[in-house]
Amino acid sequence: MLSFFRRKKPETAASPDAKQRLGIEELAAAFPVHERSDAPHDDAALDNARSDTTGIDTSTQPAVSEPAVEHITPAAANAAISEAIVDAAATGATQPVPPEVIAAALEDEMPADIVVEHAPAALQPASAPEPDSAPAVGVAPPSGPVTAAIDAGGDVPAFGMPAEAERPAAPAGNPGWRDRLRNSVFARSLGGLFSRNPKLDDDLLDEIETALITADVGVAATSDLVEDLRRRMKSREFADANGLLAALRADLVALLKPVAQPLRIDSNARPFVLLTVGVNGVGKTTTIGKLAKRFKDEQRSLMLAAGDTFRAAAVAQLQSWGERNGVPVVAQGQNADAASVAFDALQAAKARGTEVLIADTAGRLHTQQGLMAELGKIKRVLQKLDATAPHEVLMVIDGTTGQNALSQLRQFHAAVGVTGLVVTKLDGTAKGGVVFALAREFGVPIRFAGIGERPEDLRVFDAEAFVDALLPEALGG
Ligand SMILES: Nc1nc2c(ncn2[C@@H]2O[C@H](COP(=O)(O)OP(=O)(O)OP(=O)(O)O)[C@@H](O)[C@H]2O)c(=O)[nH]1
Repeated sequence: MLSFFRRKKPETAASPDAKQRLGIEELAAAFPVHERSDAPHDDAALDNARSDTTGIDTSTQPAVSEPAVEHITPAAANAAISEAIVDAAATGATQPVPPEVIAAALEDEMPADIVVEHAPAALQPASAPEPDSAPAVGVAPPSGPVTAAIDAGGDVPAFGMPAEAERPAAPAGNPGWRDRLRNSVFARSLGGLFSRNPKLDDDLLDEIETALITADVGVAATSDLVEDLRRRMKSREFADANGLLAALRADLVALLKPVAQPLRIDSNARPFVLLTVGVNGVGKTTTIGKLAKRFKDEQRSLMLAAGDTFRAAAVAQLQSWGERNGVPVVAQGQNADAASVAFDALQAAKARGTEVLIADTAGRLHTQQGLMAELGKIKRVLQKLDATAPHEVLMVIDGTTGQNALSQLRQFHAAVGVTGLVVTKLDGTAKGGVVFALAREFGVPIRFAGIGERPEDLRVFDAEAFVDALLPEALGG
C-alpha cells in the first residue's frame, strides 16, 4: 500500500508545538495591508491594471455613476506596476509581488469629494421592522411580519439556480450533511476502508494516510493526524481498529472546532457591511443570494451591492436573488467601478438605517496583482463612510479546489484581510479535505459550508456535523 509517511516520522510532526501553522497575525505581519493616508491615489491605475489582466479596457466604458476621479495615463500606471515588481525583485522578494508594494506604487484611492450621482430605481423606503439586538446567524428568527422593499417576484428562480421543480428536496436539519457529502472523495475512501473490517496495525494507518491525502487534507495535516494515531497505537491506547477510528474522528473534530465560529452581526454597526471576495466561479453571488434569504428569514433589513461589474450576468444574477428575497440591490451596470458601487450602496444603506449590506465583487485570480489591489481600494472607499467597514470580509472558497485554496486564502488575506470563510460545493464529488488544511494552516473562522445549490444548503459550519458526514455512520456522533 502506498504510504506518504510510512513510519518515517520526522521529530517535528508528532509535536503540536512543531506545527507549521500560520496564524492570522503572522500572516498579517508577513503581508501587512497598510493604508497610505499620506499618499495620493488614483483609480485609473487600477482600472488599467484590470484591463491588462482581463483584456477589458474599462477606460473606454464609463460607469453609470462615474465618481469624480483624476485619471493617470495607462502608460504611467503600467510603469508604476513594473517599477514595483522590479523593486521587489531587487530586494530579493519572491513572486508574486505583495499587493501593498503595488498599492504603494499606484495612486489608488478614491478622492474624498466623490459624488455618487446614480440613484438606483430599486431603492424604495423599507418598512421592515429593525430588531434592536442581532442574534447570531443561524439562530431561529424572531416571529413577526416581514415587509419586502420590492416585490419578491413569487417563485421566479434566481439566476444560477435550478427551477423549484427541478431541484432535489433538501434533507432537513443536520442529517442533510451526510446525504449531501456522502459522495465526496473523503467519505468514499474512508467508507471503503471501514467496511473491510480492518485490523489494528500499521497497514491501517497507511490506508488512512492515503485516504486523507487523496481527500486533499494536505501533507502537513495528514502527517499530524496519522503520527498522533501511530503514537497512541504503539502505546496500546486502542483496543481495536474501531478504537483507532473513533480517535481519528475526535482528532478531525478537534482540528475544526476552533474555526467553527458562526458569523455574528454586530448590531452597533449599521449597516453591518459584509464584503464577499474569492476567485472566479467559486459561488460568491450564489452565496450572497443564500445569505440574503437567511437574513430575510431572520427579519433583518438588508441591501445588496452588485459589485461584480465584470461578469456579464453577475448583476442580473444578484438582482434576481434580490427580487426573490425582497431585497433592494444597488447596481450601476457592467464595467462600472466596483468601489463606486460599494460606496453608493453604503451611502444608501446608511441613509435608510439598513441593518446588513452585502457587497459582491468580481471573481479574480489571487495571482492577478492589479485586481487584488482593487479589493484594497474597495475597502478604503467603504472606510470613507464608515471607518470600521467592512465588518466581515467573507472569502468564498470552492471545496473542490484542493490545496490551491491555501495560496488563494494567503493572497486574499494579504490584499484585504479575510475575517471569515465560506467553503462551497462540498456536495457531489468534492474532496472535502481542504477544510482541514485551511483550518490547520490559517485558523480563519469558517462561517458557512455550501452543500448544495438550494438556499437552505448554505449551512452554518458545524465541525461535528461535517466530520460525521464524512465518516461512516457507525462512527458518527
Ligand atoms: N453544487 C453546488 N454548487 C454551487 C454551490 N455554491 C455555488 N454553486 C454553483 O457554482 C456556480 C458558480 O456560482 P456563482 O455564484 O456564479 O459564482 P461566482 O463566484 O459569483 O462567479 P464569478 O462572478 O464568475 O466569480 C453556480 O452554478 C452555482 O449554482 C454549492 O454549495 N454546491
